[in-house]
Amino acid sequence: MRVHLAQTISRIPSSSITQRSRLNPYRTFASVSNHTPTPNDDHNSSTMSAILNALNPIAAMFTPAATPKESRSSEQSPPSSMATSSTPQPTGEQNLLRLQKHLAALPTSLLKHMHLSKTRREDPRLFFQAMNADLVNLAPIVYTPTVGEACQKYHEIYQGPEGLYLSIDDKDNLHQILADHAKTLEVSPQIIVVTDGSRILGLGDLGLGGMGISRGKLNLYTAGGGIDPERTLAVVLDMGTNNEPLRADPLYLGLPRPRCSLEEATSFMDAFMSSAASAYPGVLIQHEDFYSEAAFAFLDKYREEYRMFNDDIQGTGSVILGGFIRAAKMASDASGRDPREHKVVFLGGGSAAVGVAKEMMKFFTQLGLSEKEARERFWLIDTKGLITHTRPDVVAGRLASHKSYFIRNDTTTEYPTLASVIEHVQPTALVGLSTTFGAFTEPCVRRMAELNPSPIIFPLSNPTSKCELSYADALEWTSGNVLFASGSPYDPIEFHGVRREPGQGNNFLVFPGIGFGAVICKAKKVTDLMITAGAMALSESLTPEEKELKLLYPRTGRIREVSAEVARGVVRAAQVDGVDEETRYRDMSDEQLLEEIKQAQWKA
Ligand SMILES: O=C([O-])CC(=O)C(=O)O
Ligand SMILES: [Mg+2]
Repeated sequence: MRVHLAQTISRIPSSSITQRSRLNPYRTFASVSNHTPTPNDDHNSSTMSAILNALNPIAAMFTPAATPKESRSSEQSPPSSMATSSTPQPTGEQNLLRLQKHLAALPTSLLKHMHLSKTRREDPRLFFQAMNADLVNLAPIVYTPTVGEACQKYHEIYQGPEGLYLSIDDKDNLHQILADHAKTLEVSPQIIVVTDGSRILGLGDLGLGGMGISRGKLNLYTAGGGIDPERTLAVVLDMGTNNEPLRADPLYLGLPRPRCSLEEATSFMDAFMSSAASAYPGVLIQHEDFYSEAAFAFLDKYREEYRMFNDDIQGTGSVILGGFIRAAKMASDASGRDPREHKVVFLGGGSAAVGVAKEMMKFFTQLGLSEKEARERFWLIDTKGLITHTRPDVVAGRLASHKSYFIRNDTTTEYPTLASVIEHVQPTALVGLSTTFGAFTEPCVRRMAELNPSPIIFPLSNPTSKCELSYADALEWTSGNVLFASGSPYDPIEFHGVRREPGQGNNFLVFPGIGFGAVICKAKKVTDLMITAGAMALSESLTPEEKELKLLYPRTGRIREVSAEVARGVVRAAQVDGVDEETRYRDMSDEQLLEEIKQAQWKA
């Protein structure tokens, strides 16, 4: 039987928030996971309202935004003694306006983030209406960069459960825990984002605070990709933390002990992957912010067996390939050089750097280079300098295995600094995934501008506090010639009388489309071609106006349309690879398929 896509994606009638609230999985966690944080009285003394009041007198004006009568859950209804015929019945529009007013009055991004989280837990529809009304300004608050600070302070700002908190101590019961949780849901999740909190953005090990990033990604899945929020599930796997100050903090909500070994983590992941796949049939599992070694190990281990992908390795790879395709063409047009001669220097040797470099190789192989030739277009610098075959740690066999693919064999000299590598390589492109603020120094950037009429410079580390180069400095030090994309957002700048818009090469431009595409065509697995197709679709998704302005990426405000185009590319690639278990899209024209996807996107 042909099930209409719109029905499979969004089964909740759009008018029924009452049902939504009753179904809200977040209300049921405590009963299914004995690890759901249960702060004691001391903890509670510093929850949202206390912090708000302490930090900010404006906060005192807050009472939760009232929900419209028809959308009030039974828990939220005022006691009948208070409900008189003159009890105010604000409209949805009034509630949205009130929320916007409250947000505008709050002085910091973190307070806005907290207020939005609270709103999402109480009234998801209102939250997503606000998101979609002003995505450009709210994405940086709900997501990167503010979500980084929210993860760092998760234990201080905790307001209640936002997903599943699973402890390694429950490993042997995991199957039962997830099966029980699934029984409480009317609709099964389509997308899980799971982290172990071991490497949150560029901020290191934040333990259970990693829940913030799982939630933040899923908010973008809904606002940007159109996944029904009821069908998303945020998960943090608590395996301890190596963050000592966090462990010692009396408010910390996770296991206050050192992180377990990779071996133990793998056995917990095995249990999680198999339990989740059986409890939530058809779910796509996005791995997020695992430390590099674990990230590669888990991707290798699970990618053939499960519908999963790693956002940092593959999502970031895809988004940067998409932007590089455009930047490389513009740079070659300016220099007159053959695009196959681009030379790319990477600062950083973690999972994202290696994932991005491997994905960017497709640019060169598509132009006819062999794999070996394509690999030779890349120079990776980690904390010890350029990775070469004669470097002492490499000779001693101590180089992390994921980096070994990019060892340079063509030099025996050591190049310990970025400046020395720039002199040696004379690159056309500089990519930063080092998590080192300001690492693209003025001399380095000026040298790039001397070497290239249009230098490609992508400082990608997140959040902004870890970014290698600001947009203002990039423009200034290259006399405005830079082809720029950063991971965290920068505002447009008036430069010599011209408004210049930076690119944001953040994986949120592709992960919602990759996930959505994989789910609707029921891909058996997420193949390399599906990831590359996401990049291609992204690079082609710019409007004529965006192209005219020479933007590298579509504007954030168009993320829903862009996600639909990415999803279409992903479905087509799944078909080419023959992994689409739902085959009915095969007969559709590209236009029909895009329309079908847009129709299926959930709307608040
Ligand atoms: O979350 C983001 O903004 C991008 C990302 O995956 C990371 O930095 O790990
Ligand atoms: Mg990430």
